[in-house]
Amino acid sequence: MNRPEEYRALLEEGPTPGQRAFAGAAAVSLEEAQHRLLAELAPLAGEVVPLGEALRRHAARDVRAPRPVPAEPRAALDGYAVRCEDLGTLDTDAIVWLPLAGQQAAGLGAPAPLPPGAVHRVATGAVLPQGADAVVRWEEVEVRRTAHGMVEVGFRRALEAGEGVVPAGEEAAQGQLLLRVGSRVDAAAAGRLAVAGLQEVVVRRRPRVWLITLGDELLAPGAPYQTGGTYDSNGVMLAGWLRCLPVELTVRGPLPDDLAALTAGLSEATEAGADLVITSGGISAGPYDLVAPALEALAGRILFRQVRVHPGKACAAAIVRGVPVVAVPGSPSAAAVDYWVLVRPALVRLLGGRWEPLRLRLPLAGGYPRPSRQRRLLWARLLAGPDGAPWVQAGAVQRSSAVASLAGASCLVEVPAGSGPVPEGERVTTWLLELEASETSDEAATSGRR
Ligand SMILES: Nc1nc2c(c(=O)[nH]1)N[C@H]1C(S)=C(S)[C@@H](COP(=O)(O)OP(=O)(O)OC[C@H]3O[C@@H](n4cnc5c(N)ncnc54)[C@H](O)[C@@H]3O)O[C@H]1N2
Ligand code: MOO
Repeated sequence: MNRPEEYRALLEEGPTPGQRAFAGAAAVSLEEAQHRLLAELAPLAGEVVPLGEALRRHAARDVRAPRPVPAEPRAALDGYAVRCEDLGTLDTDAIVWLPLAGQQAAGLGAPAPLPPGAVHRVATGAVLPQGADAVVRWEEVEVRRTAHGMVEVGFRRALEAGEGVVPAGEEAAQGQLLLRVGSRVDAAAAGRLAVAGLQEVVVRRRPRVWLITLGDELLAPGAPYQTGGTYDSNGVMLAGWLRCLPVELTVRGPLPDDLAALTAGLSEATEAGADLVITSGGISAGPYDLVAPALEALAGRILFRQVRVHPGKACAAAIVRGVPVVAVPGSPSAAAVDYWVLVRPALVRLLGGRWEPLRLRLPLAGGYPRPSRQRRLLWARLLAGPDGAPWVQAGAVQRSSAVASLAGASCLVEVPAGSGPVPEGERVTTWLLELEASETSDEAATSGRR
């Protein structure tokens, strides 16, 4: 924490013309800001990785089943494989005895064909012998040994073809789409590829992300407290969210409010091949707010300079030497909103996915007490409402400087500009932050390319 003498003079002078211009710039809507930023980004190159390293990354190609899954019909039960026609139309009083002609455990290759009028003992997952068309569980049959030492199996009911059988190709036909380009590989998706015998997948490479926090007033977490100091919580919080994504993260800061230090930090990131740079702090209109002057000094192409949303208004994006830079505000809740509504969409795009949070209209538990001149986003959590259906509840502390209501929040609730207070139970648009609609539907994955 350090305020050099020369900055006292700066404070007396007030904002520079550049800062004034930046602060006075017309704010764009959140959707326009997202559009301008995403339009500059493209999915990164693909690379082949083992399934275990693909988690949370997005497929760079469609993946199709190299063979049917399962490749042959399999027994779904431990029991006996039979030809249904050999049992005819049994009723409960009758019993049909058929000789045991063989047995088949799982994993033992192709069994001998089932002779007509006989049965095979089979284990769950065993290949069904050719000729068999049903499997009955062993609990349902009787077994006896004849005078000649032969084993016979007694059936008391008829079976339908297909009963107790997993047909070949039930899970996937040969060539069926298992993973669509752009979809995220989670553990289940990786398992689905492994089931088809695949061991690797082509996913987008990890974005190289730089996070730079700024502010002379910032103290490293754990440092002794000094009056007026503020602990660098954004560094911890934003890095924490970034580390939940498959990125290569470099964290710098807190840097001093110094133009040379900031331009050096941004230059270092662009020279190191950053795919995205995030700065925190120094983006509003004060004399120490040097992000705009730094972007200017580096001949950055500004994409937008303020967003019509609160918290999170003081946010800008630029392309600096070909690298996208998103400047989020220092105020922690504002930085967090901009992370979720701007940085995260950008990252998902670089990762090769489509950012589209699931938006639901849900009743607001407890309401929201204030009118809102600006479009507002509130940190909120899902809960079971009085009717047992999902409701949403906004945290009590929504000021842009406070993080108290972020912990445990799973959604953002919208209060449209010029509305509020919101009464208890009124439906509000709720963005479920972690549930991206594009990633939720398996049917979408099988219905062809977009
Ligand atoms: N004259 C105007 N003043 C302000 C405006 C404006 O339009 N005109 N916008 C306000 C809004 S909105 C916000 S949000 C803040 C954002 O300011 P900055 O991005 O310039 O952020 P700082 O001034 O650097 O810091 C603001 C606040 O946050 C604390 N901070 C900063 N970095 C961190 C960090 N890494 N971890 C935790 N806390 C941090 C900092 O100490 C300040 O208290 O500007 C309004 N002003
Ligand atoms: O960016 Mo400021 O958050 O609107 O509070």
